[in-house]
Amino acid sequence: MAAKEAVYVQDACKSYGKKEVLKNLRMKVPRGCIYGLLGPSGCGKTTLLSCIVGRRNLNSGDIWVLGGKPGTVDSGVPGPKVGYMPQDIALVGEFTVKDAIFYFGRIFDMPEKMLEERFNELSSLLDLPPDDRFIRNCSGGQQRRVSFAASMVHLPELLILDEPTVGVDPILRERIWNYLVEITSKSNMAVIITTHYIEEARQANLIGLMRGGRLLAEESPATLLTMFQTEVLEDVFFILSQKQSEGRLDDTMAVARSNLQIQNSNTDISVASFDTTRGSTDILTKEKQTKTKNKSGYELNGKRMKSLLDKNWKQFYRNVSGMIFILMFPIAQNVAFLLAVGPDPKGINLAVVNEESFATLCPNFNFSQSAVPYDDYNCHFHNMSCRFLSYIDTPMITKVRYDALPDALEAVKHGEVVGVMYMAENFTESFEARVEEGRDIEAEVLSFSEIKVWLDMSNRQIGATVKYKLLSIFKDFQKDLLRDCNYEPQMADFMNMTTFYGKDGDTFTEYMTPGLVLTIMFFLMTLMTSQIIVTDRSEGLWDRSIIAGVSSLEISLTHFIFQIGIVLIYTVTTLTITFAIFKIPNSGSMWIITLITFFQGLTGVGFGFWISIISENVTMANVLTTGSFYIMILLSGLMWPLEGMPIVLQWVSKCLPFTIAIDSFRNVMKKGWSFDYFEVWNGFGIEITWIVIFAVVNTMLIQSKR
Ligand SMILES: Nc1ncnc2c1ncn2[C@@H]1O[C@H](COP(=O)(O)OP(=O)(O)OP(=O)(O)O)[C@@H](O)[C@H]1O
Repeated sequence: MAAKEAVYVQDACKSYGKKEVLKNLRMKVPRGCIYGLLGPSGCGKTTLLSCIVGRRNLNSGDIWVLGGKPGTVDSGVPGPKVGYMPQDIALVGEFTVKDAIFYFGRIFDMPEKMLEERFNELSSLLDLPPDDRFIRNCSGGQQRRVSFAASMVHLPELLILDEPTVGVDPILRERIWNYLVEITSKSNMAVIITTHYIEEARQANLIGLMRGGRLLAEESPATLLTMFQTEVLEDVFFILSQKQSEGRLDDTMAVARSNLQIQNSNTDISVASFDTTRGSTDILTKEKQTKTKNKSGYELNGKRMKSLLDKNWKQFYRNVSGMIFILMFPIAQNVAFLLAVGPDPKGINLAVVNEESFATLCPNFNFSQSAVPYDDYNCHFHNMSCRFLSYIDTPMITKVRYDALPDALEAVKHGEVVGVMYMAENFTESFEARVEEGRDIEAEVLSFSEIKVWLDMSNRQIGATVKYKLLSIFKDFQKDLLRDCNYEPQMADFMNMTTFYGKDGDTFTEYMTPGLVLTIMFFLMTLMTSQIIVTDRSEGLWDRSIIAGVSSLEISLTHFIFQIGIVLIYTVTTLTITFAIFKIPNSGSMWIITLITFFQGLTGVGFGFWISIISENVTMANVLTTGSFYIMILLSGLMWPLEGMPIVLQWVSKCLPFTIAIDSFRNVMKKGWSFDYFEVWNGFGIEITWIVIFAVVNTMLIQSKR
């Protein structure tokens, strides 16, 4: 048995937090009727409509739409049985006029030929802008008309229009109304229309006057005018509003009804009213429908997905500046990292106070005469301070001459130099005594034989780098000296350290590469995904598409497919810059590295999706992305080894999407490991685990967010 009413609302209550928006509202919209829903701003019209189309749930009460409850499998709502024009434009700026209407037509599964015909019909009826004009270039009124056309391109059984005539000129407004009157009389289409222009609702068959979440009256316009003995609808609304505020609504309605009876008996002609018996409430149908299954939101339809993918693609390539940014981001970030992070610092000022040589920095020093063996054991030294200083001819350190130690120390205090190197007046002599006298040497002589260094370690990185450099210079100095004095240079190697993986001279850049590549990948994809989806949602297209019958899974999946394309582009760009252009050495399989990077991008997409679901707007999404970025970087072991963290934090860190993946990447890159090693697999394991977690959680969240 088919339900005869298009919409039936019974005792609907809806609150946002503590704010009651709908209060026991009742409403009946017969089929083939234009129903004007009138009321002041904020009275709950849009809330009621969004409950009717199934985008919001009531707290209590019932709604039946086309014989079923919104969201049930048989109701057809959301779906092609309903056409919904929201208050916001809810179209993609990168769509042309034709794209926008065809997008919905295809989602409604209209045959192409019929779609073309309907498009031409609506285009001339609504005086739409040229087919190929972008929505973003249309005026507000033009956008509204395109939105209107998109909502009714498929001639739905129920058309819901939220303020369609705002910004539309009076002639066009009349054309729209005439069209609605014509189409509802020819077909069984029901139209619910909200408007602020109360008088234009005279052409409606029924009017619902709404205030403070209730319907004050629901009658035909003629009946209302007779009941309240006035000629303008605005007066009716004004009287009812006033009486509602005074708590005398029921009395007023009783008087109004008696006016109607008197009028009818006087004229013996019934005032024109819409035949609401065309749609009596069929309780059986309602009960039958309540037993039907809810729509799952998990359906997949190839044609709808194609439309969604087409939309995503157009949004991408037609937004030229956005596209350039998207493509430039990984390039800029990688190049910035590879140029800025890791290379040895250069030109660090080190004060030298050399009291032994008049020419402190010894420009004309003769190296060959500085250590001359004269018997089997002994060596004669000459100008050793200059000999040592000649080893400091390195791009990292710039020697700055100071004549007096106090001046040099003062320079450290003022940050002019990073440290001071001091050699005493009798340095060489004391040095020789140190070698020859052994345990008999006096402490004072020993002190004169020292190269004294004071370092500013407040900048730990610079201080430690200079210290490491001076120690390695000293080792070279020692070995060469032993060789020149006919000793075995190996005597300097008390501890002989050989590297197993990597080389002693590997740059910091190489160490940072796995971490930087993966974190850049993760966060760029997070940012990109959350931006695109939050924008889509805040522009209203997401909701509108769902009301048109698209499932949330289809939207999520098509976004995901599209983001896979971006991840691929980013992976290729990032790895090409790192390994092909900047030639960072790689000892392992490029394929494995590519896969780790690609999967990391996908985890970023999942995280971005999650952020977009829990964020109300773009600002919140940005705050969440940037806020989480720093915490995750700190915990990832990128800045400091995990081994330095408290044990609990180490576990937290290991659970993050990229900590273990970074290790796997490094194992491949530096150690040349393949899939034979668990330590390569575990990176993939954590990435895939996160992808699955995000997929499940996000799908559930999208479903529950109504
Ligand atoms: N998501 C929400 N959270 C909290 N309050 C909301 C939310 N949506 C709407 N409201 C509030 O509910 C009330 C009814 O809003 P609604 O949009 O339904 O009114 P309306 O009659 O359609 O107004 P208008 O004619 O201006 O569009 C308003 O006070 C509004 O501020």
